[in-house]
Amino acid sequence: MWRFGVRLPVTSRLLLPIYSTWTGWTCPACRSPPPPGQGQLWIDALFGLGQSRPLPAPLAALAHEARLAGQCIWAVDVPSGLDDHHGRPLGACFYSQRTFCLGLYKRGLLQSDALAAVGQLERLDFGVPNWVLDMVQQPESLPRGVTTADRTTAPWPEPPSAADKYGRGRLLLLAGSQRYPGAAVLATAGADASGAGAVTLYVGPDVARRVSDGYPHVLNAAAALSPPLESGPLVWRQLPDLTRHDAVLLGPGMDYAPFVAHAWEPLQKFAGLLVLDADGLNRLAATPESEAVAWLQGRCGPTWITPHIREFDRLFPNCCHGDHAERAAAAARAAGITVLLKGPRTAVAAADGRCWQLLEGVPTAARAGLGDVLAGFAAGRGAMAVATGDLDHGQLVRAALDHLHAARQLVEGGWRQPSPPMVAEHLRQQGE
Ligand SMILES: NC(=O)C1=CN([C@@H]2O[C@H](COP(=O)(O)OP(=O)(O)OC[C@H]3O[C@@H](n4cnc5c(N)ncnc54)[C@H](O)[C@@H]3O)[C@@H](O)[C@H]2O)[C@@H](O)CC1
Ligand SMILES: Nc1ncnc2c1ncn2[C@@H]1O[C@H](COP(=O)(O)OP(=O)(O)O)[C@@H](O)[C@H]1O
Repeated sequence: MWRFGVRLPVTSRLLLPIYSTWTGWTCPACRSPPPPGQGQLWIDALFGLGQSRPLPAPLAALAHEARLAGQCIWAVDVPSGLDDHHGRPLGACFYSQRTFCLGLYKRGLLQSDALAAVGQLERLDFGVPNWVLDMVQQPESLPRGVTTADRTTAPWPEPPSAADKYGRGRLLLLAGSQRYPGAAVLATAGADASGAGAVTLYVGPDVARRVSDGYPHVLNAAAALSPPLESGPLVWRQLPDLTRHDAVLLGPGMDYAPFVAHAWEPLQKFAGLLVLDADGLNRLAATPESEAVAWLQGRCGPTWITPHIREFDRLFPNCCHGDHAERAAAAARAAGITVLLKGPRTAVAAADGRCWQLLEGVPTAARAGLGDVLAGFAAGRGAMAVATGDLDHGQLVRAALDHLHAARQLVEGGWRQPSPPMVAEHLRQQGE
C-alpha cells in the first residue's frame, strides 16, 4: 500500500517502495503507514489473490481510516481483505474505486457482498496466451464473463426481409392484474422494443385499457370473451390457442393464484418458447420443488425463466449452494431449462452446462418494474428466434446485455436514475 499524487505515472521507481515495505526491506519513505487524506491515489497491491485470513490489525485500522476519509484506492487484482473465492470481506477491507483484475476475472469479485469493495472492475490482459487459458478453463463448469462489448458477437434473430408480422415473432403476454396493471404495460413496452412482429395480450378489460393507451397496436386475445376475463388474479378458464404463437410470456404482475395442474397443461404441451417470470414462477413454486421441476422437465418446448433471487429461492429451495452463477446452473440442469437469475451481476445458465455472467450492472436503474421490461424484451426476442428457427440460449444473454446497455447509456447521457419505461424506449431505439 502506498500513496502518490494522482498525476504521477506508475513507474518502477514507485513500485520499489511498495515492494520494499511489505517484504521487510525498508527505505526511509516506507517506515510509517501513509496518512489517509484526500486528493491522493492509493494503489492497493498488498495481498491479491487467494486471501483467507483477516488483515493484520495495523492494516485493518488503516483500511478503516481510509474508508472514513473517503480515500481513493485502486486495487491490483483483488482488494486487500477480500476473499475472491466466495466474494466476501474477511473483516476490514480496502474499498476500491477500481479493481484491475490481472489476466482473468475472479468470480468472487462479481458477488453482491464484494461489489462495494471492488468498485469498477477492469481486466488487464497481460498477454497470457489463449492456449494457457484453455488449459485452466473447463468451459462446462466455469461461467463465461460477458460485457456489453459482447453484444456485437452475441446471436440476434434476423427475420428474412420477406417475412410479414407473423413471420417476425408472435408473442402472447399473460401479464398484469387489477393489483398490478403497470406490470403488463412494462412487459408490453419491453416486448414492443424487441421488434417482435405480433404481440398479443390475454388480459381483462381494465388491464387492456391501460396497455392500449400506449400500445394501440397490441391486440387483446381476451377482448371477445363473454363474460369478460375476471380482473382479479388471472386464472385461466380458457387459454387462447397457443399454437398461433411462437412464444408465451407468463407472469409479470399476474398476482398470486394457486398452481392448477390441468389449467397449466396447455402451457406444458406448448411446443414454442415459454418464458416464466414473477407470478408465473410464484404460482409454480406453490407446488413442492420436485413437482415444479417435474413440470418443467415435462415441457414440450424450450423454457426460459427470469427470476430475481427471492423468486428463485421459492422455486428452487434446494439449489441453495454456491454463488449466483452456480445456483442458476444447478437449477437449469435439474429442470432442463434456461435460467436467467437477475441481480447486480445477472447470470444465465443453460441445461447443457453453459453459463454466462454479466460483469457489469447499472445499480441506479434497478427500480421496480425494470425486470418486467426485461421479461417482455427477452420473450419478444425469443419469439423472433423461434419464428426464424434459430432459438439459442445466447439470445437470452444478448437480451440481458441489451437491457443493461440501454440503462447504462441513459445514465451516461445524464439520466442518473432512469425509469423502466425510459429503458424500454431506449431499447426500442437501440433496435432501430
Ligand atoms: N408496476 C407494476 O405493476 C409492477 C409490478 N410488479 C409485480 O409485483 C409483484 C411482486 O413482485 P416483487 O418482485 O416485488 O416480489 P418479491 O418476491 O420481491 O416480494 C414479494 C412481496 O414482498 C415485498 N417485499 C419483498 N422484499 C421486500 C423488501 N426488502 N422491502 C419491502 N417489501 C419487500 C414486495 O413488495 C412484495 O409485495 C409481481 O407480480 C411483480 O410482477 C413488479 O414487477 C414491479 C412493478
Ligand atoms: N444492485 C443492482 N445493480 C444493478 N442491477 C441490479 C441490481 N439489483 C437488481 N438489478 C437489476 O434490476 C432488475 C430488477 O428486476 P426485478 O427484481 O425483477 O424487478 P421487478 O420485478 O420490480 O421488475 C434486474 O434486471 C436486475 O438484474
